[in-house]
Amino acid sequence: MQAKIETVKTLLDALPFIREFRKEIVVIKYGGSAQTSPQLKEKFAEDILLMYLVGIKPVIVHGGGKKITDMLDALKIDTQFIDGQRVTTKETMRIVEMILSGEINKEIVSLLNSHGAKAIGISGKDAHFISARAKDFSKWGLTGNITNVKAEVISNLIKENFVPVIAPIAAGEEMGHPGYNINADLCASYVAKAIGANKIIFLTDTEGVLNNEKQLLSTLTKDEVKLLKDNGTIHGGMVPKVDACLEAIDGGVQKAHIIDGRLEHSMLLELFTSEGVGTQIVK
Ligand SMILES: Nc1ncnc2c1ncn2[C@@H]1O[C@H](COP(=O)(O)OP(=O)(O)O)[C@@H](O)[C@H]1O
Ligand SMILES: CC(=O)N[C@@H](CCC(=O)OP(=O)(O)O)C(=O)O
Repeated sequence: MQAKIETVKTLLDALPFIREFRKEIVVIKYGGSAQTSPQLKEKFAEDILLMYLVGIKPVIVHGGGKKITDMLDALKIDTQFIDGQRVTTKETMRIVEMILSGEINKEIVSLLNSHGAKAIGISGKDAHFISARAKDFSKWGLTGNITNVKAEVISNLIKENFVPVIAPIAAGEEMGHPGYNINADLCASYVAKAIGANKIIFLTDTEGVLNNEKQLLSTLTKDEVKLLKDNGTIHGGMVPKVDACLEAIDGGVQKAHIIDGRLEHSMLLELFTSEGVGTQIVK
């Protein structure tokens, strides 16, 4: 009996948070680094389903950088990153699309649907909903910067109770253009801004942003982020992530969090407990 009462208490503890977040849009960036084991993927799906069933509107933007690199390695195609963003040749773009839109997007959609959500997979090419232009073609090739997001495409899906699962690929302007490879963190923040999301959560493979002593920094301001980038404490894949957080909160998203996707149910800990987890970036 005591165990049953504890279960009810746990549910009641979550009540204020469910009340706060019900009907709010939460964008979740599901990084490739957090998509490692089948068990973690299951936990991710359970968390999304719980959010969905209590009335939160989850929108997922996924990455898959590690899988892209593995496939390029297997095909003996060299790849490099500049400032945390992949240099994308035409040949690389084919693999990027194959892995992101083809493999990973469909895998997440199937997983969520098998748990009972109404997930629908799209990339920025669908209904031309994300447009981009080359970041700097001579340096990064077909890596793009987002120029426009047609928010109504996602808003309509949310209204119909779908869970949009977005692959970070944008359409190019000209006919026959192969499209642009978009860093998934930045794609998530642009989507969050455009659809008026209340919160954005980045699931990755570290506890959050760490200092040089590997301690977690639980709250960071814009100025602190700049300092940590300038002195190299924040580097590599963490650079676009903190930039994306700042982009989102400057664009009206109330809260941006970087949390550990390796920790089971980290999203629920962030949403439904007062302590939260990971790093919160504030204005
Ligand atoms: N200050 C920092 N704190 C935590 N991680 C950092 C920091 N600077 C760089 N990183 C790196 O950023 C990585 C997360 O970025 P990335 O590998 O691109 O993840 P994802 O696939 O989730 O986007 C971490 O695994 C870590 O190696
Ligand atoms: C331009 C650019 O870097 N695009 C990324 C897109 C995938 C991604 O961002 O995946 P993660 O979130 O898992 O890192 C890439 O090609 O790896």
